[in-house]
Amino acid sequence: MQRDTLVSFEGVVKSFGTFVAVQKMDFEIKKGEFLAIMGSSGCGKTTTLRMLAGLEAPTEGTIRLSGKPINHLPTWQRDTPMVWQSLALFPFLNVRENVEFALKMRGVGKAERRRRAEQWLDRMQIMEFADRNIAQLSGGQRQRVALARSLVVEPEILLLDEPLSALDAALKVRMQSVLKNLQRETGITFVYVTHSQSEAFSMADRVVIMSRGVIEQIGTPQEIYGAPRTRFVADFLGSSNIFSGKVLKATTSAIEVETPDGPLTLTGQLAAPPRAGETATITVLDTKTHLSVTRPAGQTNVLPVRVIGEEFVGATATVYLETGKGQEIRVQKSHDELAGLPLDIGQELFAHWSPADGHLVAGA
Ligand SMILES: Nc1ncnc2c1ncn2[C@@H]1O[C@H](COP(=O)(O)OP(=O)(O)OP(=O)(O)O)[C@@H](O)[C@H]1O
Repeated sequence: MQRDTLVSFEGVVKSFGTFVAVQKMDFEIKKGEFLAIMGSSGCGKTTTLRMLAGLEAPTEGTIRLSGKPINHLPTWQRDTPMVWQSLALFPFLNVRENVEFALKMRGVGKAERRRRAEQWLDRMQIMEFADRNIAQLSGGQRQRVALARSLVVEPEILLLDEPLSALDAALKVRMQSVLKNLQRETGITFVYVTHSQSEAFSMADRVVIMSRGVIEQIGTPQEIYGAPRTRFVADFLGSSNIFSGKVLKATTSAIEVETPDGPLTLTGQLAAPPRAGETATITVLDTKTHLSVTRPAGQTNVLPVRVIGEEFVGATATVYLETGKGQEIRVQKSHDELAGLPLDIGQELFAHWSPADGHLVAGA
């Protein structure tokens, strides 16, 4: 275990009867980091968080907090408060009383409780609602109360399970920056479960991507986005074009793969290249895939494609294309970069990318 490790999962398994929700999980959470756990519905995100909160006990393996096993430590003896989407604020207490509640439970005196609660009400900009009932608050205001209520005890780690999913898009973005700033300023370790790639990638220092109870990849947003480790991750993020085929040639610096649309080449440092004849999958980011009207001369990785649609997302557009063999290709560019290209449905173009921009994923 490293010196800056706050939490470690060592061979952790969680089964419900015969169903294995989390399979042999090994990973560490560093002190003071913002870690997001993401993956599709049912992949085991919440179960992982609940084990850390003490709401579920692992079936196998050990969870340590600051080096000490906590598998069987009850929730109230851990320093791991949790914030949910449903918030679980007490409707019969006003805002101030909600924030003071955990301090009261810990036997903190009245004057000190009030002082500390007001500090957090102020920090979360909800002081003006201190005497209001919870029912009289908006979703965003409730979210701030829930955060203040968890943070007032100054925990070492805060667990957040989809805390923003009930908010509208604009408020979500605002709360993301509130959360990120709060985490930076307090240095409290945040573990944040979400479905949302934009939430995870905009706030987290590192992201864990799960599928069916297994960790597919852990890394910084840049690492995962630029080099998805598995086909699942590339598919899940949806920002890469993905090609599979039989390996024709492979060395530690280049491979050539025969796909239904013809051979594709990839160059780079390949620690463990696949063997000729094996199936390999290569990905290339949609931002690194280019389009031209005429076939670019002297280039590899050129595919004739047809436009099937276009989508505008703020400052960029995504062009959807298809090869003769039905392989979908996406190209993401700024409007300026696409200006001048004919993009009517059915238009024939050439998609191309540099062999150095391709990436080999693990497994087929
Ligand atoms: N108490 C339980 N008993 C039986 N099965 C459970 C229980 N809790 C969770 N599961 C199952 O374990 C799997 C993982 O559940 P979990 O809630 O961790 O998923 P998740 O990734 O958080 O999903 P979502 O994003 O939909 O909340 C699911 O298939 C779920 O049905």
